Amino acid sequence: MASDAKGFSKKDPVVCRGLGKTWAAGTSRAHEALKGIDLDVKPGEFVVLLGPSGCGKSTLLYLIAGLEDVTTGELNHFGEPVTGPSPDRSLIFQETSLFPWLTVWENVAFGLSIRGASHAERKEAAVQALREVGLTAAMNKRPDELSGGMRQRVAVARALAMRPKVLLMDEPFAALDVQTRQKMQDFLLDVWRDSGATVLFVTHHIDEAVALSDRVVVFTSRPGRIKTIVTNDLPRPRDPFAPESEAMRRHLTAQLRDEVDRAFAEQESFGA
Ligand SMILES: Nc1ncnc2c1ncn2[C@@H]1O[C@H](COP(=O)(O)OP(=O)(O)OP(=O)(O)O)[C@@H](O)[C@H]1O
Repeated sequence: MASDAKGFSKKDPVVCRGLGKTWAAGTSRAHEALKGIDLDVKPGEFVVLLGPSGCGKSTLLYLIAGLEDVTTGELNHFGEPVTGPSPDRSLIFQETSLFPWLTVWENVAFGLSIRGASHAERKEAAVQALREVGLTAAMNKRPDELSGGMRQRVAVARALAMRPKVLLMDEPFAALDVQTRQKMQDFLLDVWRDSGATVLFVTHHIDEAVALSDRVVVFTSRPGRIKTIVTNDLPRPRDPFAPESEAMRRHLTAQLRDEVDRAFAEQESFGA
């Protein structure tokens, strides 16, 4: 059966139906971060989440990662409700939290020890993942011997070592300089193509959304709702200077502008 009685596809890695999240629900500090999110993410899709600051993009990734409970609505992963974290869904943050006292390969293998893999299995999986990100030569180095871009590649390798079906990436390249960020985008597209993983990627950069996405989900300001979903059919590899890329950037900028203005106005009135 391809879908259950509620219409949740067993093939789709992420399905949100009427999903909402209120932080500190039921308290005087209750804060509605997301409201009425309906989103079906297809296997192997690259979905970019774009929206004003505070609209709930990170919150949505935490929910999908199973690190937080949804408040309303439903969230399914291959037809099953998300009830907690799973190695199937890996989250990568802007600032990588590598363990400074472990080598690169030990950092990559760390999650596998929780799964009970042997030393030899962990090392083999780590070396394979490091090969995928082009870092086998650095496997015995410590994180502080690496550049910021290399550390993010280690973070991607650590996620890949778990063979996740879904990679959740929260502004993973935001701390990198422009040139390194572009290289990391190309690198990520290679990893995505080779791994077959589904990617949900949060960014503030419209050029990054145009370069990477199959679809761009644009959020309203808080509470975050889906304002529009833009399909990005530009052929790959993409030329950022092509008129079609420029047209896509203009379209996304227009979609985002009102929401960013609204978010600013709200933050001023909140004194934030
Ligand atoms: N752990 C938390 N407890 C309470 N409120 C939270 C928590 N995490 C986020 N929030 C609030 O939820 C709202 C959405 O935050 P979130 O970080 O998801 O937005 P975002 O779109 O990712 O923002 P940015 O683009 O600035 O990173 C914000 O108002 C934020 O203050």
